[in-house]
Amino acid sequence: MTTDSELIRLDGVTKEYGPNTVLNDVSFTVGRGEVVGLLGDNGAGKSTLVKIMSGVVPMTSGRYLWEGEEIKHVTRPETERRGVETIFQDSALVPSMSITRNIFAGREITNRLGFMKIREMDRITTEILDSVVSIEGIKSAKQLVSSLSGGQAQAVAIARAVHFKRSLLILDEPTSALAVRATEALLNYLVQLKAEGVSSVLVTHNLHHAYQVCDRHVVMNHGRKILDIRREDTSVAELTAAVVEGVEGVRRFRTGRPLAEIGDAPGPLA
Ligand SMILES: Nc1ncnc2c1ncn2[C@@H]1O[C@H](COP(=O)(O)OP(=O)(O)OP(=O)(O)O)[C@@H](O)[C@H]1O
Repeated sequence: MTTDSELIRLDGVTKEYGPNTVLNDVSFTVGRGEVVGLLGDNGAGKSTLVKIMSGVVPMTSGRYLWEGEEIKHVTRPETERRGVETIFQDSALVPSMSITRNIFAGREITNRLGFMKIREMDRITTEILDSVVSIEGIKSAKQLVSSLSGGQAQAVAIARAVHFKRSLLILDEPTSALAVRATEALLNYLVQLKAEGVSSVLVTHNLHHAYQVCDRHVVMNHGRKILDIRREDTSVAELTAAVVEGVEGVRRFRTGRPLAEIGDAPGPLA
């Protein structure tokens, strides 16, 4: 069932790579203006789910609905057209171009004759860099991306995505290479975007960051969804148990008793 406030819904998604099932009947929704944490241990299937959501890899089976309408052929151009912006672990910037050119790639500001208004783009880039993620150590918007550290480059990609305010921002481990101040700025920005109705999916191993900003948490374990829970109904301790110990951790946490005393764990908990 879909609701009016639902932006995206993946229904019963399965992904197989050869004989390996890396996503097994996963359903995942994001509401309008909702920030959802996508959590789980290494290899749980988070990045695969993100790639399916952004149209980078096709699902083996399942359905993809956008505002209640099913999209049959989910491609990157299709999701981009609908306003999905994804920051992958290795942010897709062009090293040989300036920060400004990367920020405006494909959305250049031009005059009537089609020439790029570089000074205006540099000015806006400087504002974006100052306001969005306060990136330490960047001297100028004209600087080449090849001269930036990994964390700085990632922050530029994030700045670009948040500036163009898309309908769904997917961040795959965005804070892993960011300094403390830039991380705080990014998390605050997600909350600001939410107030403007922009939805986000935050993939992270840092459960404190997730708990700080996400309205809902989805925990993956070995390709299955094992927990889908609103922030007010959970805690960092429970999320930690779910990520580290899987479904047994959640059951133990909820009952406070060892698994042996409460019997076998059923399917996904919600
Ligand atoms: N292109 C691929 N071909 C085969 N197997 C793959 C491919 N991409 C991912 N996998 C496998 O799918 C599983 C899930 O990987 P995925 O990257 O989605 O996990 P993750 O939860 O994002 O992990 P991490 O936190 O380490 O990034 C892993 O076992 C991985 O080896």
